[in-house]
Amino acid sequence: MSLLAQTLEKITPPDYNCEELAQQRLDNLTKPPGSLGVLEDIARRLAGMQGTPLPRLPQEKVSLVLAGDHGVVAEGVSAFPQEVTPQMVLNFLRGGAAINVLARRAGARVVVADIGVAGPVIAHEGLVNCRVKAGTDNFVHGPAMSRQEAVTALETGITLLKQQVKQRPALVGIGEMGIGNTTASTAVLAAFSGLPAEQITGRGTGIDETRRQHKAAVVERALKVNRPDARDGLDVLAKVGGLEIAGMAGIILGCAAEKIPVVLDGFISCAAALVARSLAPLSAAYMLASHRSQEPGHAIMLEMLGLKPMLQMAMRLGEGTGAALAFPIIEAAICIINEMATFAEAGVSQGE
Ligand SMILES: Cc1cc2ncn([C@H]3O[C@H](COP(=O)(O)O)[C@@H](O)[C@H]3O)c2cc1C
Ligand SMILES: O=C(O)c1cccnc1
Repeated sequence: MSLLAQTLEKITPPDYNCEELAQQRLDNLTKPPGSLGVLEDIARRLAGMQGTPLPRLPQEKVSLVLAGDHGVVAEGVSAFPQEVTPQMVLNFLRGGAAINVLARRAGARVVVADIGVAGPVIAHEGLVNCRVKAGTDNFVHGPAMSRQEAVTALETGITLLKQQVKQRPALVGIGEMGIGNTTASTAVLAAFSGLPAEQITGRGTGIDETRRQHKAAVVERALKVNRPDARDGLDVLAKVGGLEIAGMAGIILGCAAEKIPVVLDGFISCAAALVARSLAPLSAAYMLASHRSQEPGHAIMLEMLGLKPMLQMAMRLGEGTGAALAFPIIEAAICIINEMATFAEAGVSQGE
């Protein structure tokens, strides 16, 4: 059996009994029931994912950042040129990007992988070279990649997770770098949701209104030319997705199979989450939404995934920055359920 098929087969629901026991404990802690809001939701869901009523702090926190390029940049859909992708990869490896700063703060390791950069990337000992293809093809003329390339990129993500995350419990954040990838993510969302591109196309790295309308027209053209089948996640991914989107979807599926909570980032990581959910609906049970980005389609994606974002910081960067910011919040939720006293322990009177 293929690695993808094996991984899909291994995904089972979280332990709902452990979730129930966690909820009972949360309701007995010295606070009005539910008063810690989303922190309680996180603690309960982690109990289910880890399969224990008292979830444990992660032994290992990793931000997996995948880089890939997009043929569709030839249509003039980004404010920045394609060379920025490999330049930022080097910046990640040297520790100078936003994700490096936020991951360091959170005590997480950053892993940088080239799954599909178009040009050469300067050799660096820290770089994971797992390039499937030197950037996608321009999807206004035909599919971004073949179905086989999409499967290979998904499996590359699964393998990366297995190689890089060895300890348990673990916490994984996903991030990406790829000029043009908000266009691919918009096309993925349009394909799955059926919504008009005009409604869900945003400014990405900061294009003006005229260019945004052009970007929406490019997405519409891509859908007309490729006709992705919304019921077939692999078809959507291959026709209008991207290599880093595929890799992130693979990481999500790998996390669900291993029962590791996977923290989503912004718009692009959620395009990957939609692909993962389409291939394995149960994978959504292992996703945590860190923040809601400024991209207009992001809120729609979160709604489709049934996830509530922890933060709204007016961020629109990607790289896994929102996910890294959420790590300390998730750890705080674990400490709450483990360390707070119950009403009985503290001798505090309970309400009615
Ligand atoms: C210097 C720089 C650093 C970034 N880090 C993430 N992105 C973000 O912007 C890109 C997507 O936007 P668009 O679709 O408009 O090209 C992705 O690389 C994403 O990760 C960056 C973009 C730039 C320019
Ligand atoms: O939401 C994101 O992750 C995002 C938005 C714009 C550009 N890059 C990433």
